[in-house]
Amino acid sequence: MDDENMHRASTRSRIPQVGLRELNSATTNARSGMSGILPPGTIAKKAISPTRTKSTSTVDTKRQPPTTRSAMGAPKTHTRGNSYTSSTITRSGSTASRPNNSNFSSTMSYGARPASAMARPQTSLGTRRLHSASTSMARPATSLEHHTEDHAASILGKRKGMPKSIYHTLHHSSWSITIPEESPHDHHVKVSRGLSHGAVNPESSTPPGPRKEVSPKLSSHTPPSLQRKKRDANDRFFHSVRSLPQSKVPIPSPARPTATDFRSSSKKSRRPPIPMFLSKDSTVTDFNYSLDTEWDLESKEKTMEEMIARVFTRVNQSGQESQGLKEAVEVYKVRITELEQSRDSINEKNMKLRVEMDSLAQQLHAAESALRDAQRDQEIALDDLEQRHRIELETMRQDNKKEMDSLTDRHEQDIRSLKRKFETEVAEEKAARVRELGQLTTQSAMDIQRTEIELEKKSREIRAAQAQIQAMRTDMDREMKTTHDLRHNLDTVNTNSVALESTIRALKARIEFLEGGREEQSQAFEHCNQRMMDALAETEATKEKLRREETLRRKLHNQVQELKGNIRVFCRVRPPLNSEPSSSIAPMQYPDETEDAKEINVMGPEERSSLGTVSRKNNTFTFDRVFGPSSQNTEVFDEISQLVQSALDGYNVCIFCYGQTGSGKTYTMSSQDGMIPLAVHQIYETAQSLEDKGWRYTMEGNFVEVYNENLNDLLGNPNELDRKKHEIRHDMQRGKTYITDITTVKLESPEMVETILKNAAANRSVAATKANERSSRSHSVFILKLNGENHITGERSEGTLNLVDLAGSERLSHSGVTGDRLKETQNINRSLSSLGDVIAALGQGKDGGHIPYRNSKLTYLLQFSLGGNSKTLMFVMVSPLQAHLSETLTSLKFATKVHNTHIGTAKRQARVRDS
Ligand SMILES: Nc1ncnc2c1ncn2[C@@H]1O[C@H](COP(=O)(O)OP(=O)(O)OP(=O)(O)O)[C@@H](O)[C@H]1O
Repeated sequence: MDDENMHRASTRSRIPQVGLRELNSATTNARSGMSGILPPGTIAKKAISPTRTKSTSTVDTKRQPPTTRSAMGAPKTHTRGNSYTSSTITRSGSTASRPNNSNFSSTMSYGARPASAMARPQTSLGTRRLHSASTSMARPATSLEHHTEDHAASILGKRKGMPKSIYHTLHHSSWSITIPEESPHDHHVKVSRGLSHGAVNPESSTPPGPRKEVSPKLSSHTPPSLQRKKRDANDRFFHSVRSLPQSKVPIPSPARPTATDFRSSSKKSRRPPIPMFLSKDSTVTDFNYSLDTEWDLESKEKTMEEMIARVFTRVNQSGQESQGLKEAVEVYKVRITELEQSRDSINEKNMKLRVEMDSLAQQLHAAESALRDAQRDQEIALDDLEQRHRIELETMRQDNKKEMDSLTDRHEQDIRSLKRKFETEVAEEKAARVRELGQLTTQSAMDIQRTEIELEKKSREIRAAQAQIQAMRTDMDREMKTTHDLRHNLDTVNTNSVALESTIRALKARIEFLEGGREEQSQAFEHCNQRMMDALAETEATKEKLRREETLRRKLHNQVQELKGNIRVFCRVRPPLNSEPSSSIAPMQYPDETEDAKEINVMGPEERSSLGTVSRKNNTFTFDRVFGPSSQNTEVFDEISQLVQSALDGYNVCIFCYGQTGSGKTYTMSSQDGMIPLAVHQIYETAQSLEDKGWRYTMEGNFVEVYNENLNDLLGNPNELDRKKHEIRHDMQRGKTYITDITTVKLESPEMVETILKNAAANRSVAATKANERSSRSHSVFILKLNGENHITGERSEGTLNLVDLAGSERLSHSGVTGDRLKETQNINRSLSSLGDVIAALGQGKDGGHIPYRNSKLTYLLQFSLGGNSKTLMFVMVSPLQAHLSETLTSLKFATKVHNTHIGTAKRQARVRDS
């Protein structure tokens, strides 16, 4: 093999795996063992280039002429077929140059690695490939194991004519030169160096058959002329060899390179040590070269024989050396066996590990796929769940929406029903509250009235207490003054005592003087006594005369009243109010205004005659007294005070006010200076003045109301108004009237009458409403019963003063009035008509004639105060307004009728004390 091919093989078959350098080196050593496995100490001599090793496979030279290229193609074929071999060969030198890289190499020394150790390096090719490679490849190590000497001998033995010694030498020196003779074209010269016994294993070599001996690279890149040239040279060489006699051609034993040379060569160059071996010993190259030259056969035979002789010599030497080598080989074999066992165990472990790894990988793969399946299943399940969840959500949403709609409807219905219920309840509550408010208002008004009454009472008590205090102060002042006066008098007395003592002394002297004229003094004393007795008799006669005169006065007073008429009519016109303009005032005249007026002229409404002339009728009315608008209550009372005195004298007196609503009836009767208070005051004053004349009076008052022909107690409980029934009872013998369950108030002071009037007014206002002014729709009667007793004369008197405020006398139309209002109207009209009827009946003056008192409650109540022994005064009240003119004329006409009525003589209700 030339350097070029060696280098080419080296470059093409470089072992790439650096990490497997250890085994590679071992492998390389094994390869190099072809030349490098030497006995210790002889390595340098045995070194031989493994590149010389040729495949033992034969090539048909006829079809493919033997050329240098084809000869070199065999290893190339191996190299191409199994790059492993080629690479190990190429690497051998470089590996050998680095023996220290491996302990094993160092231990075994260079080239000591047996061919069997050329196990497939631990590369990435994997165990299987290693195994296949080890089984399929022609490995020297394998051949080393399987080739025996017999086998080698059989090979060598095929060389006919070879002397046994030579054969033996060759056999033991591991060198062999095989010249095939089966085919003239098969010019392979096998010069091989087996490790032990020929080291050529044709079975392990490339399998027989046609082979492409030429390197494709060489064929493709080498110029055809050069290829042809080399083929010619090879042909010539093999031709000359064939022409040699059939004998072993001794090949001079090359001088073996020493290990040092090998190393140095490796260090200098990566080229294999072959050239060194060849150049040093001039063996193959020279031999080839010499073959190429034209030989002189005889001389050359000699030379050859010499060479063979040298070879034999060297073979003998080599035989000896080979013996040592065999021993070494045995050692190596053992070692290799151990290593192989170790390798096998490692391989087994590797195998196991790989199997475990594979199983783990499979498990991992299975787990991963299971995981992926599980993930996929989970995703599918999740999708399904999500889908179901979405559907359920949608269903729930729709259900909820339906439920919410139904709930909303129900809720709205509930709200509507609740609202209706609430409104009903609110309306009921409101009505109840309104009723309650009305009751509370009424109650509060009553409470206020009671409180006012209480306040009034308290204030009266306070005033009384203050008056008492004032009286006590006055008394105290008087006492103090008296004390002061007494002290002054004491001083005076003391002063006078001195004077008196002197006076006494003077009197004693005078007594002594008078004792001398006693008779004159006795006469003077009797004269004085007589005069005093005369004066006392005269005084008693005067008092008797006064009593007789009082009785006479009463008789005369009664006679005067009788002369005035038992029923009298006064007319009073109220003044216009501030709210009433003068234009609304009806023209009225008072002809006798300067003196006691008794006439009133009232211009009637305009009347249109048949001729169309408008005229107004002048109506003149004459009464017992006419009071104009400017008249005061006191003036009016002066005129009636004599009637009040009549009541004190034991007559029944009835004073009533008649007139339309707003004409001034209440003002005249019940105002602060009205007839009732003034009458009470007068009664008190008169009663007190009569005390000197022996009269003691008790006064009891009732205040009643006639409303709708029912009696109401205006001094009673206001809640019982219109509820409590009161009956009118008449004591016909005594001419007394009683009312059942009526409140009677003892008038112990003139101030009490104010309280009575206020209570009565309050009770009437409680019963009043806006649509029904109570004072206008009912008659009020203040009844004052006066009982007097004269403890001197034993006389008794029982008079009654009735002060009546009639309901409005205006003509009330029945049309358009219904219910309570109609009933009121009917009752008012009936009672007033009854009054007129009673007065008219009284005016007829028939004894025992029927007087229709019972036609109304009012006349029945006033039965003993109208006619008979009673004195009646009617005030006809007149409104000054033009609008009331018609009613005014009606009232005046009614009053005129009453005024024209003559009622019989009144009888005094007096009795002589039974004693
Ligand atoms: N002589 C008068 N001087 C001043 N004011 C008067 C006089 N007479 C009546 N009035 C006033 O005229 C108004 C109506 O009087 P009053 O209420 O007394 O009439 P009446 O006839 O009692 O009415 P009713 O029938 O409604 O009770 C009251 O405001 C009252 O003060």
